[in-house]
Amino acid sequence: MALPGLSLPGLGLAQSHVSTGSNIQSASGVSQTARQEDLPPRTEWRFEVNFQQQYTIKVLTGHAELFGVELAPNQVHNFSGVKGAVFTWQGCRLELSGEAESEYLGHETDYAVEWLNVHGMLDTARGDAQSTPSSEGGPRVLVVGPDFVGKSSLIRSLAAWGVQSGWTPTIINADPREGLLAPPGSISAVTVGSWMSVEDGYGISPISGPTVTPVKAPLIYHCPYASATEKPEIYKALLTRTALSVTNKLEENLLAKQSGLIIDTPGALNDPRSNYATIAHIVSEFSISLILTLGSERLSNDLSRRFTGDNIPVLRIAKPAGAAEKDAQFMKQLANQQIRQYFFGTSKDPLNPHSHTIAFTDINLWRANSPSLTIAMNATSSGMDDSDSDSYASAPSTKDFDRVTPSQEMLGRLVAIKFCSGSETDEVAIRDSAVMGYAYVSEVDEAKKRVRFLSPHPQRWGDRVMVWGGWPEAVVDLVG
Ligand SMILES: Nc1ncnc2c1ncn2[C@@H]1O[C@H](COP(=O)(O)OP(=O)(O)OP(=O)(O)O)[C@@H](O)[C@H]1O
Repeated sequence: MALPGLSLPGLGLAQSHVSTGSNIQSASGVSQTARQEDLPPRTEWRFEVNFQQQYTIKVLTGHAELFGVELAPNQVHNFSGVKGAVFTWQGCRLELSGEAESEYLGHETDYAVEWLNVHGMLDTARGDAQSTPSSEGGPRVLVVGPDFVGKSSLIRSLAAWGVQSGWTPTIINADPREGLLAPPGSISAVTVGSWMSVEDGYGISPISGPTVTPVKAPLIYHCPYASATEKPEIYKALLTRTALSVTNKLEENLLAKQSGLIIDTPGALNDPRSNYATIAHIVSEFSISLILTLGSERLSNDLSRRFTGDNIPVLRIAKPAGAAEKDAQFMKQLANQQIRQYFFGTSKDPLNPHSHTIAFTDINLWRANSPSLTIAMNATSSGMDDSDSDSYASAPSTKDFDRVTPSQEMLGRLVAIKFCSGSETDEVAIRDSAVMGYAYVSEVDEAKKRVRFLSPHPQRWGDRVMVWGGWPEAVVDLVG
């Protein structure tokens, strides 16, 4: 069976597990020769590959998928900096090679059946929306839970299965720590209309330059904060903007409207002390019709009590046994990898970024202040002697945004190019403007008063407001 969701596979009892080849037990960082693994039905091959390792998986027989996306048979799939699992409904034989920090066969996969049932439920709701002309549209799903419980994996699976069933669901990433078709520091929304990729998930964004594979145009808002809770009011305002724009876009596209939307959230929203204020904000702004919780019984109970009166069902969904914590180092490397991909693409879809040198006087620059930015700026300036102090920016004020001149603290950071005109001075307008694209600050020349940016596009962006902030952190080695 190639397409999950079209029929539920039978209850495959765990079968004996056959391995062939050498070095079957993975030792951390040890290179392994190509070998084969037979996966019984409804099991998964879990692997953790760090950013220095290369790991490959090929499906020799049967069918297997990675978070809903089927692995093409007899094709080598490359992984680096990935924690994940290749799941099979009917059983398959894999060929594995390369290095992994860990790899093993997982039998606890009941979550997959539950996730597939959720897909079935969403499909039914989409069908209902299609057959009822007066309908408000397809399901509007919010996924919440603590960090690293499998929220993004669930959404990726639901998106992939939805696309395979002919729908075009809209996925909204409300977690600024990680990007979705955008670098970290973004809130983005994309209507997934083409098939997804095993290695790249949702693929590469067209705003990051011309690509070969089919692309999906994301809508992006700039959220340059290390956590959604750093600037909760701005975060909520950006979600309001996103909701407005997404709702308008769905009104223009009937199939997308019927397909509905799914929102991924950061674990930080799981906060009873705030009385789940941000979750309630999202529910209201996006007219959420279904809440899925993962990994916290308390959250599920609290939200049920809060939203059942509003007729919004809250379903507790199984967390995959293999869901793995991504520690601070892994998250930093993941952010760096996403930034690198934004400018340079992937080995399959390479991009050629362009250098632009612009005079200070031609740059309309704003800085988004936040506690994490203040900490980073203090750390940078404490390492400088007095003679350098001129080249450092003024300390952040108590305002959300300061108009600033370019400074050394921007080095290695991303700057959002906003759709609003460079002459804009209204902070709310600047905050609420969508992102046209991002540029990377590769040099700030104080003497000549000019900045060298790296951009995915050859054309200059014209007279636009540019904004930088505390997230993502500076990447020092993006350009050699
Ligand atoms: N069944 C599984 N087997 C192995 N790894 C898995 C499995 N499910 C998820 N993972 C991995 O576990 C990690 C955490 O999962 P995921 O990112 O989906 O969680 P999350 O709740 O969205 O986390 P975040 O807090 O970052 O949003 C990811 O690296 C994911 O690829």
